Amino acid sequence: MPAMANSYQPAQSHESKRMLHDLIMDPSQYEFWFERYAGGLIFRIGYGMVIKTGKESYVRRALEVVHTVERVASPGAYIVDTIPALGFLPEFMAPFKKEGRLLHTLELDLFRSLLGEVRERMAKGTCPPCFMKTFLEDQESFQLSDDEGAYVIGTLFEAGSGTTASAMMSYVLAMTHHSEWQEIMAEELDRVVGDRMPEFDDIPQLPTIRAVIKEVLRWRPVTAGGVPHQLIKDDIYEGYFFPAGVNVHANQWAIHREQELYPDPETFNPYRWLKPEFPTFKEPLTKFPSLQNYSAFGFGRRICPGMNIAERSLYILTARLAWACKISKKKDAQGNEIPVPQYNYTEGFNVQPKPFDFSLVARSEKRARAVREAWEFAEKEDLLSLNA
Ligand code: HEM
Repeated sequence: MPAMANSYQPAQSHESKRMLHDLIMDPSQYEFWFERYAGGLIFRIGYGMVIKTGKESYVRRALEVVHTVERVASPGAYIVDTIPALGFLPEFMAPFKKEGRLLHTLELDLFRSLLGEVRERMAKGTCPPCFMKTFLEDQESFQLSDDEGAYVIGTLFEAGSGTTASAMMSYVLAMTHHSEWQEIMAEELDRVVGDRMPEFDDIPQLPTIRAVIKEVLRWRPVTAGGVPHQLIKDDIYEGYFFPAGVNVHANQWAIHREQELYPDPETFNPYRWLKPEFPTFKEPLTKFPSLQNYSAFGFGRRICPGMNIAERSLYILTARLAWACKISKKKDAQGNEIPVPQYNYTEGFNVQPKPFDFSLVARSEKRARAVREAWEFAEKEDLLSLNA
């Protein structure tokens, strides 16, 4: 895993302890806790800001922007996606243009105020290291205006919060259907880390954890329809001619179901990353399976630049969840399991499972206490909160 991303690990560890603590206290708010984790992380590393409740006005505005982007960027969301010539209509005849302009203003206002916030704290000498501070300290050499810099960092929130949260929601969904994998992970965790909470240093010794989350991303890819890329020159692929300007969607859903590479592709089976009889197996298991350059993060020059951060988040969240909790189907008043749909996802650019019932409890009272104590300690230690 590239070294630069190691510097974000303390923030990821901190936010994951907060997330775990609150998830055990109230599993029904799982979507909110996962989004707050992912959003809180970006606020920390992007702006040096601490998110406590997740209901702070900046966070609510940022999440609103994220959900809007996910909706409007969804291929086919507007008729102009299908008939591009409509893009030449003047705004009074094209309501999508007016909506786009208003949404852009909302987004830019938020990004500008976040930049302004960091600038103010820098002037007072109270801003901890963060991407925005790095940008502002050296703005001339980056050759970017305020708005450009505000966008570069603001879009990290858009790209990194819903995606990470969605992957973790799919993890919970997978565990309601395949709880046997929690026992396999628990065995590995108990053997490797025992009663202390897993840390980043343990990850190389936890191939099952990595395999499970990698399989979650294969089974339920976050950007299921892929992010479109436009050809900048004519191309021929397998005898088909594609002229410059054509939009190509790398359909992750289909790619992740390629029979030859992923035998029995509908089955959730992390063994495909762990056992030599599967075509996707790779050694050594201290390194593989890994999320580096995985198709779930896109392709080529535009591959997800947040992949290293996402990879670490998914590993530490999965390891700590599997170490601390047991997820299962919920039971109704008669003791019958409440069914959980295998596939009932939102539509859009990033997809996530629609709300579903499940039960989540600590694996033991000892583990619950360890989570509580870890969070209480982390909260006290958090020097950043002095600036909150
Ligand atoms: C599970 C988590 C994540 C998934 C599945 C994911 C997936 C993707 C995908 C598929 C793309 C499009 C790549 C392409 O065009 O081929 C992308 C782009 C991007 N991602 Fe991620 N991502 C995740 C987390 C993150 C995080 C945490 C960050 C930031 C900290 C981030 C920042 C970005 C940015 C800025 C782009 C746009 C890059 C460009 O167009 O040049 N992502 N991501």
